[in-house]
Amino acid sequence: MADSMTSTVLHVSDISKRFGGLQALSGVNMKIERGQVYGLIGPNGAGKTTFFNVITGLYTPDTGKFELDGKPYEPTAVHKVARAGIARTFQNIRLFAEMTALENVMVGRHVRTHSGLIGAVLRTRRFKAEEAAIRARAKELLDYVGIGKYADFRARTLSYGDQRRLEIARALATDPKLIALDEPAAGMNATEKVQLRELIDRIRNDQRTILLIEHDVKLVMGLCDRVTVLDYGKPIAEGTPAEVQKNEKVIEAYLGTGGH
Ligand SMILES: Nc1ncnc2c1ncn2[C@@H]1O[C@H](COP(=O)(O)OP(=O)(O)OP(=O)(O)O)[C@@H](O)[C@H]1O
Repeated sequence: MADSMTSTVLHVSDISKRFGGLQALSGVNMKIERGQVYGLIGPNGAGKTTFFNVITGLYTPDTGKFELDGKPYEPTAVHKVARAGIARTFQNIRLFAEMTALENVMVGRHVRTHSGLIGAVLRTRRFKAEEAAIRARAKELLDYVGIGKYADFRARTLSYGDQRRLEIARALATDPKLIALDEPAAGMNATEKVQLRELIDRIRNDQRTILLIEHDVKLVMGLCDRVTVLDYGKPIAEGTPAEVQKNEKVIEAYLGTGGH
């Protein structure tokens, strides 16, 4: 019992969010265990991004209970969520285009530093030591996601697939309990998708926990341990990919909207 409790990374219940007359999320529950790749899928407009925005503090939910690593947390602001241990990437890549790949990852790492602004201004010894450690760790993460050789390239000069990897490295830099990836395969070619799959597999093998929104059903089904399917803001199925795939409601939801 104790074991199963401590291994739950994210546990949310009864999340609802309304925009005017539109119920974007309604009664969404989710329980993600450590080391899982958890998929969130559903037709266009189902509420997937809204769910990400709620758990990462971009939108305030109307109802909902949140626990991260067994502790209650209030996703009230983006920086608080990052400190609490949730890192995310975005559907539309959000990097500092003119900064180098290395600098982009270093920015992510700063969430975890201690010297603060005063230390940075005075360039204290502690600050310098911390800065060197951050740089080394950032380089390690670039190698880990497979783009170490581009460390000193400006982010905007990297290929689309490599920019997505860079976003993942930056997310990893915060040492998150949960990494939320919003359509990481969007715009990738077949080779890049295979590499992305290998990378996500490697991250899972390192005991990290991933929540994934993805339209590529093949990728989701091949990669995820469990899946929740949303339709019009409501969870219509939850289970292993095999279970979800043969669920009548899921088949209907996808056929009804033309599917993805
Ligand atoms: N800030 C907002 N204001 C008003 N309506 C919104 C807002 N954000 C999302 N919505 C609406 O909420 C619904 C769910 O949108 P959401 O982007 O979460 O869906 P999604 O499942 O991520 O879709 P997609 O697969 O197309 O990205 C949509 O009808 C959308 O128009």
